[in-house]
Amino acid sequence: MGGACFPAGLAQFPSRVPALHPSRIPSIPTMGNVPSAVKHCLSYQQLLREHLWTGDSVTGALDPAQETYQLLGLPEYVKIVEVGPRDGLQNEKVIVPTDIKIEFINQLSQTGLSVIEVTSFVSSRWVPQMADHTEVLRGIYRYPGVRYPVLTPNLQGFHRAVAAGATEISVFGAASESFTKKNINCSIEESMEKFEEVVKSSRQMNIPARGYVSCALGCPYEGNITPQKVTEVSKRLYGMGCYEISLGDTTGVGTPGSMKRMLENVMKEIPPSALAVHCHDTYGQALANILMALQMGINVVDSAVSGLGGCPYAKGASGNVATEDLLYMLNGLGLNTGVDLYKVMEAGDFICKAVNKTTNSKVAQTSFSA
Ligand SMILES: CC(C)(COP(=O)([O-])OP(=O)([O-])OC[C@H]1O[C@@H](n2cnc3c(N)ncnc32)[C@H](O)[C@@H]1OP(=O)([O-])[O-])[C@@H](O)C(=O)NCCC(=O)NCCSC(=O)C[C@@](C)(O)CC(=O)[O-]
Repeated sequence: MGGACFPAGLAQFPSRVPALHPSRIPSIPTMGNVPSAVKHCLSYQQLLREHLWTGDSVTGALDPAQETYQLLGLPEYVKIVEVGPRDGLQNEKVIVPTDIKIEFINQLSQTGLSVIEVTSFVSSRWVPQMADHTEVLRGIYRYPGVRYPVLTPNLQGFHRAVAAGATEISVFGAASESFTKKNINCSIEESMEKFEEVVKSSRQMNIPARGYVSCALGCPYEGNITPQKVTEVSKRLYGMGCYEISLGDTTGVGTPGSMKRMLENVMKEIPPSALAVHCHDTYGQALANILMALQMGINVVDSAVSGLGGCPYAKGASGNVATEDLLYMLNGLGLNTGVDLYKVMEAGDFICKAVNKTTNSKVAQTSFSA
């Protein structure tokens, strides 16, 4: 892949690399305040690789990461739901060619990710970028062990998705009346009726359904949203048969405090094992919010490679938390994801070049600027 500053075939990470004792970390000759290793990309990648699994290098413990997750009450395994091809691209003004989308998804499929949300069966008048949903879903190579959900707002979308070969779907509601109206042109109550039909049909066909609740920490039109409203909508979706509820901080306004209050309320009705968080990073709070959710027992996190994304009906919202940055944090905590950070960075580099964008991932920026 052209331009990535590490070779495409760079050896895959082992699932856990033992931490180096600080006394064994080689001293790095510096040029000004820039390590000279940074001048040589591969060396820098090696440096980064060691650092990732070093965890708390101050204590010098042999496997400090393991202790870290136990101390913080974190889950051992975190499932990442990659939403880059859908949420990441849906807001792009220039239509991304279908073959680029397919190549992007195929690359992501080889990173160890187990869930990749590929497209939306919505109206092309509303979201033109997703108009090639059928071609994308039919065109990707389906890797064993990877699931490829798609968004379906109503029965029409569901039937089209099934005809295109969908094996998992998501319905997407919100805890805000105004956002629901802007996003899917109906009230919350009407949306629930449509979702009931979709989820009922999906159950009959043994197609798992996931449910989104947007505006879980605030709405671009109404501002504050109460945790009680988020719980009410989540409970409806869970009750109708959605196996997992993804709580979306659509505009990224949340903080660890509001995340905690919202989750405490939702967890009165839904077990943490059936919840996921979906954090946009508008105010730079996404990783902190995710860490709070993990500490509260959630172990499913949505993210988008390169921090792409945003909802066309949530003006001002920036991209999702970058998958690369999320992985960097989870690796540092010693949490297992099964995902190869380097390969994700390669896929991010590919799509950023294809859509002529600079990555929003701090980890990728640091690595590629070397
Ligand atoms: C939901 C609709 C379709 C309702 O749109 P509508 O205009 O109310 O639909 P309608 O039932 O009145 O039908 C009007 C026309 O739309 C067609 N239509 C009806 N349904 C479909 C369909 N499924 N696919 C294709 N076409 C459809 C239908 O056939 C008809 O066509 P016509 O007869 O005029 O030629 C529309 O509002 C829509 O497509 N909205 C797009 C919503 C969207 O994709 N938003 C972004 C995703 S949500 C998100 O990003 C947030 C999330 C999930 O990431 C979490 C977070 O961050 O918070």
